[in-house]
Amino acid sequence: MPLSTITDPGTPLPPFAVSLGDPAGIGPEIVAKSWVMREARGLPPFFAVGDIASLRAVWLGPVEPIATPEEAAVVFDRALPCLQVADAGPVVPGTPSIDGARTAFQALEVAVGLARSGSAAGIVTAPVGKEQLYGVGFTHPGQTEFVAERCGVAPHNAVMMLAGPSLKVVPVTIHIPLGDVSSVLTVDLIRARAITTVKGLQRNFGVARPRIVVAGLNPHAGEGGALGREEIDIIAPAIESLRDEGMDIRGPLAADGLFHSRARETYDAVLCMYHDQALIPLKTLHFDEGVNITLGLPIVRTSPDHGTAFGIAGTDRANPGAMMAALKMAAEAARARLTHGN
Ligand SMILES: NC(=O)C1=CN([C@@H]2O[C@H](COP(=O)(O)OP(=O)(O)OC[C@H]3O[C@@H](n4cnc5c(N)ncnc54)[C@H](O)[C@@H]3O)[C@@H](O)[C@H]2O)C=CC1
Ligand SMILES: NCC(=O)COP(=O)(O)O
Repeated sequence: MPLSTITDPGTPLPPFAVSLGDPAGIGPEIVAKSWVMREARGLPPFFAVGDIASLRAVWLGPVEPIATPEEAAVVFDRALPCLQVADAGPVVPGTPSIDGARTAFQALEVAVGLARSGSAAGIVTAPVGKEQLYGVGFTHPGQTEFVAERCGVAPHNAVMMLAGPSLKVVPVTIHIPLGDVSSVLTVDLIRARAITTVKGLQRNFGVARPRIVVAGLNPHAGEGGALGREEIDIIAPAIESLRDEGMDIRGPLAADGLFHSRARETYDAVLCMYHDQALIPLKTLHFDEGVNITLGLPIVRTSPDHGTAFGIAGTDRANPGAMMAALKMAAEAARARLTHGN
């Protein structure tokens, strides 16, 4: 049953579409390992989208080709269902190729389409090699912006949130050079990220009144302007306007003191000014269970927090923890949306 037609929260969800990412990365391995752990971890039914050969290159377990998502529900108990897209050519784990990047691109496209049509309950995306994707005509900075565009959502309204058991962070600027951060930060961008974050916490996580903290950009949050003016000119005005509108939001606060355990108890999410300010604390605390969830979309999209790990692909050393957490979070978000609205 398509997700859009489900009104009873007790109805089983359709299976999730899991794009396998770069065939030469650890995506196929962590998807296969997650299937093995499906019962022990209470994972929702899912099917792989990609090249079946990339699974067979790293795994001897049962894989069954399927032609439609509906078949996945039947197959899932006995084998990992896989919806075949383009043949990636010879798959050599750890050695990315042009054909592999094309396959990753196509798998993402197909998975998004299935979620948009309601045939899949949402998408979970295994890691892609961004450099490789850029080489085959992928013009978006990352999967976040690509999925947003396919869903008709403007990039500034699609929010990348990294979520772990004790921390949720949002990078306001994402995949841009560090030297460009200051010029890209605006009051409007911070406001858009904060508004989508609050709505996303309500819809996907059931947090009734989210508490948001905003990090400063500069050391000591600018020290009254002595160490930089972005806090005074951009960040504080954005926060004040949102607080005037009723949001529970505070800052800008010095980023270096925001992530210790007592601080983490005082908020639901931190808005960070740039990629590493957000992702370093999250991955330090929760690397093997961190989930990248895109807020602001009409569909559910999650992903493990890590990348392709080409260096260990094919060696059976990939930890499937973050992929399993991404599957669980996708199911929880889809269920929460049935209660809290899309
Ligand atoms: N969501 C996505 O599609 C993402 C893709 N990437 C891409 O991944 C590629 C490699 O990026 P890196 O910065 O090297 O990050 P990475 O996360 O692939 O690897 C960083 C380190 O963590 C290890 N690692 C990663 N995942 C692991 C797992 N599940 N189990 C055990 N060890 C694991 C790797 O072996 C490496 O030592 C790049 O092309 C980048 O664009 C990076 C982050 C996210
Ligand atoms: N560092 C996070 C990351 O690269 C994830 O990007 P996306 O492909 O999910 O947009």
